[in-house]
Amino acid sequence: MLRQAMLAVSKSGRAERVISTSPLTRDVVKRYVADDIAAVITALTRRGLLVTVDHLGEEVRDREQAGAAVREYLTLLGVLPAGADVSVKLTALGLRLSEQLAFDHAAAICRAAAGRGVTVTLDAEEHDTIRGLHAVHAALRREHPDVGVVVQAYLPDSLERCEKLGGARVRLCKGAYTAPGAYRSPGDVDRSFVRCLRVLMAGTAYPMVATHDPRLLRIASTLAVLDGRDVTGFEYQMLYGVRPEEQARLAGLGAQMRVYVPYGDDWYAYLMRRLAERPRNLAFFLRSLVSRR
Ligand SMILES: Cc1cc2nc3c(=O)[nH]c(=O)nc-3n(C[C@H](O)[C@H](O)[C@H](O)COP(=O)(O)OP(=O)(O)OC[C@H]3O[C@@H](n4cnc5c(N)ncnc54)[C@H](O)[C@@H]3O)c2cc1C
Repeated sequence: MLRQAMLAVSKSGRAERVISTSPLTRDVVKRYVADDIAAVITALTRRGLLVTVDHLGEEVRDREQAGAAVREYLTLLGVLPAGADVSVKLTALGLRLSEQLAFDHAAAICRAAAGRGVTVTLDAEEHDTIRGLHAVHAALRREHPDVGVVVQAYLPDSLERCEKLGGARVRLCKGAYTAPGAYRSPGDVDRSFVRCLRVLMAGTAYPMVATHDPRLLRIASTLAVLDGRDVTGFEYQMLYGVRPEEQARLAGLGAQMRVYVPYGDDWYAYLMRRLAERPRNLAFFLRSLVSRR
């Protein structure tokens, strides 16, 4: 219930105006969103963590905004070390306007990224963009076989998706939105996550295990051993600001641990999705607002 309410708030322009203009939210935003992206990347890299960087923004309404998002990614590539990844939302590149436009923009980013030894991963968004996401991903893979894509375990066809993604870089996550027909109970989502993980680990894909869930992390590491994958055969991914000690612990054990680092002014919808995931985060957010008064 609370999750649904928070996701509704994430789409409310009125709530966005109130929350994003309040100076009291700044500290909370800083916890989940990099304020100085170059400094954050340097600090994480020094601690042996890999990064995937997301320029915040989604659902652009015109070609000018979509073009601006591409230019931002091209600038970002200038500060990324080789081995980094960029996470891209196709709706920020114009998917709602035209699939071809989103493809052309994503292809431009992939070309520039390849020149810098950086990979690109396409985030998964609202359910009505998933067909377009996989169409663009399949088309991009012809020129850029290492372009990654996200599968959301809450979608009942996620297992089928994983089966079709042999050889691809696949980030598996639970899913941060809502979708008609999606698994809703945490148990169903977790079971779907594990079914997908089994297929990815046993197959030819490169699994990117995106979760903070201790049980799923243990299952992932066990499956990797059973399927004969060494530490270079898969990676863990977690969000900037979430379980940083666990991120450091896994990196310290020699695992590939990649941190998803968002930056930019358009943080509102991203932050609301993080608060929706964890009531304790919401309590932290509300407390920080109250304590500054
Ligand atoms: C790298 C990355 C990329 C992602 N990309 C996408 C995407 O493209 N599309 C999409 O829809 N979603 C994406 N997500 C979000 C994802 O779908 C989930 O909404 C989000 O990760 C929360 O799910 P969870 O697996 O961490 O488990 P949850 O069900 O949120 O949490 C499970 C358990 O993890 C632990 N935990 C979680 N958060 C914390 C915390 N803050 N502190 C301490 N323990 C905690 C707790 O033990 C908790 O019970 C991404 C997530 C990650 C990590």
